[in-house]
Amino acid sequence: MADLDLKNNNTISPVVNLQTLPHLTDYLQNLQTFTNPLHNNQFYHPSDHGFYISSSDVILRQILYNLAVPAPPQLDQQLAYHRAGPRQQTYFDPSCVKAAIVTCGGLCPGMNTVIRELVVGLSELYGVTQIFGVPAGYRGFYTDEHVHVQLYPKLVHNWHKKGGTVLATSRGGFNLHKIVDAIQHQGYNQVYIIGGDGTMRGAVDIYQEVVRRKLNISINGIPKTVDNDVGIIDKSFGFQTAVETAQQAINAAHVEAESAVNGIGLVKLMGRNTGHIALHATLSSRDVDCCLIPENSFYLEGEGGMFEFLGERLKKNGHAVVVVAEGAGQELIPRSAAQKEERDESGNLSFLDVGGWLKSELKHWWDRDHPGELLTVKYIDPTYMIRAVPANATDNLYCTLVAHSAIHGVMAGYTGFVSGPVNGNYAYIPLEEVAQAKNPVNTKDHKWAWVRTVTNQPDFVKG
Ligand SMILES: Nc1ncnc2c1ncn2[C@@H]1O[C@H](COP(=O)(O)OP(=O)(O)OP(=O)(O)O)[C@@H](O)[C@H]1O
Ligand SMILES: O=P(O)(O)OC[C@H]1O[C@](O)(CO)[C@@H](O)[C@@H]1O
Ligand SMILES: [Mg+2]
Repeated sequence: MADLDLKNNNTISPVVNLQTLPHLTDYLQNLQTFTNPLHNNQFYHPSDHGFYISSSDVILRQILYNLAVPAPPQLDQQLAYHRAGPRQQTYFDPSCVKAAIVTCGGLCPGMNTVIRELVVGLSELYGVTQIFGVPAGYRGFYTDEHVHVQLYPKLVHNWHKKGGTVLATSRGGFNLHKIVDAIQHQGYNQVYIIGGDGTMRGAVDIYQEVVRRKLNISINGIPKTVDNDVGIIDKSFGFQTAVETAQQAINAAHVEAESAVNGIGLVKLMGRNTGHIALHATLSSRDVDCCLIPENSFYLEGEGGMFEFLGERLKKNGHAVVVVAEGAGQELIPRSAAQKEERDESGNLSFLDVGGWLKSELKHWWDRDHPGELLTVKYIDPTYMIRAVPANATDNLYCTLVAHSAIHGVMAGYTGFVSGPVNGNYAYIPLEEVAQAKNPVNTKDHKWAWVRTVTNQPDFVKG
């Protein structure tokens, strides 16, 4: 029990504020504990010092300090998370585990790897045999047409090579009581939920309902977001793969622009509320003249605007490349009353095509201000191509570690938590915290300044 005695204890260190991690024993007494089956696993060496992680193993949220500031006051508020990894004692008898895995929201490279590793990890690390895939997102828990599929290592062995999610995903269809009723009815006692910010908010509701019903069911969330818009974790799996794939679109736009008279290559990249993909693709490409993201509003006409800047670039270089995140400039595009209300199944506002709008605005501007002169705008919208690919090597490893971390935490009885990388190490973070944390691009930091150095674009601050 040493592991648990420490779980809410802030006296481990006077400067650490260890985040409370929900545990099944918070509301269920006298749960049986078991020796971790890894103890008898021929491939592991649990007797080695440091193999098992205890509650006193923590990861600090903030790692940068200015030592010139005497006794930094912020140390008093230093947040820490429990470190992920196998615990000496578990709260599940593997032969009694019935695990469910579900994928929700949009696609992201690596979803299949996470599913695969949950199956392989549960099976090979802990000896769990009852593992089920819930098809078609949250609605798949309770709708009759979606049959839950039993998953086993042989079935999933090459899933990490596939883009998408073999389980299928969907938006909307979140019906809390039907979902928890179905979980209870099916006898699931471990539920692994893979999805983005909306999915994590749904997972919090499920967890809270499970606690309200006092069920011996552990709920785990694994953040998936190609937009990288989930906070606290370093980044989401699949993000790097998406950025890498986006490079191909930018390269093509550059080639097209260079090969035309007054050529503009325009690339629209995913990013609903955050411009991380556009930003990272811009930084790695170095061919981009202007990067537009939702966090930094822009304007077209007048001094310091887009048209003035692009006019100068065309004069100087004969071509220009513009990258725009899909959520950028939405406030500039005229919308009909119906378009203002349009939402997807999950309630997310539907965006208008900023790339198509920009292309037409560029043409109008050019014809108006440069009559008779050629302008070529090549618009590339790779949309789903950047997220419907298999994960690259780095993301695949990330998916494995995040899945195995999730399993260790669940087997140790934790619930209502997320496993994810914090400062390069895997941590357990309360689901509620992750569901609320956003991760916008910080346009005040060095990275955004670096984008502006690489592109030379204006800051779009009217002055
Ligand atoms: N606030 C919420 N409370 C409960 N469930 C939610 C909430 N927001 C979204 N959901 C449910 O979560 C699932 C996925 O949500 P959504 O379609 O917004 O994708 P996401 O998880 O945010 O992923 P992404 O945006 O990366 O595609 C849907 O089934 C949706 O109904
Ligand atoms: O067209 P769909 O599948 O609803 O998803 C589009 C959205 O999903 C995301 O890829 C996030 O998963 C956003 O970048 C994009 O706005
Ligand atoms: Mg979302």
